[in-house]
Amino acid sequence: MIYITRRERFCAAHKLHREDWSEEKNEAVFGYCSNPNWHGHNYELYVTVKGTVNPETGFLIDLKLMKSIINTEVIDKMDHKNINLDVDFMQGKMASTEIIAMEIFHVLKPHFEQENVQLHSVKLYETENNSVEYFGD
Ligand SMILES: Nc1nc2c(c(=O)[nH]1)N=C([C@H](O)[C@H](O)COP(=O)(O)OP(=O)(O)OP(=O)(O)O)CN2
Repeated sequence: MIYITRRERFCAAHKLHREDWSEEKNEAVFGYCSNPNWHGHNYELYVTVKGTVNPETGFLIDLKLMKSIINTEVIDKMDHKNINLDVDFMQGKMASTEIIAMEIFHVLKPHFEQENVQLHSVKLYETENNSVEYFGD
């Protein structure tokens, strides 16, 4: 088993906010991350797949194909977008780093399975100090 990782980046706006809570409660729980007029991050996404190396190509998967899958399914939908409002797979979900990483994993998983590799993990940096990693379980 070998693992290969592709990094992509996207810039997006969001807020941490529950409609069913008062502004006061949102502010108390989420602080400035609940700013009603949104705020943005430069996200960094690390996608890792695993499998065995094709002896003819020496590839686990062509990194150009990895790039294309991640860009089509995730980056094109998120870059310079509002995560709460614009991103189809985030509709009705909290735009926390945890939930975003989990949803990205679920979006990407079948596309890599189609290429006969297994999605191992999605690691998402929201800031240079804060990141989450999801392994699908
Ligand atoms: N469990 C989570 N907690 C928080 C999340 C999250 O997604 N999951 N998100 C936020 C904010 O959106 C944001 O990430 C916090 O930014 P900030 O604290 O300013 O992060 P920095 O790394 O820029 O700040 P430093 O203080 O310099 O470390 C809050 N909580």
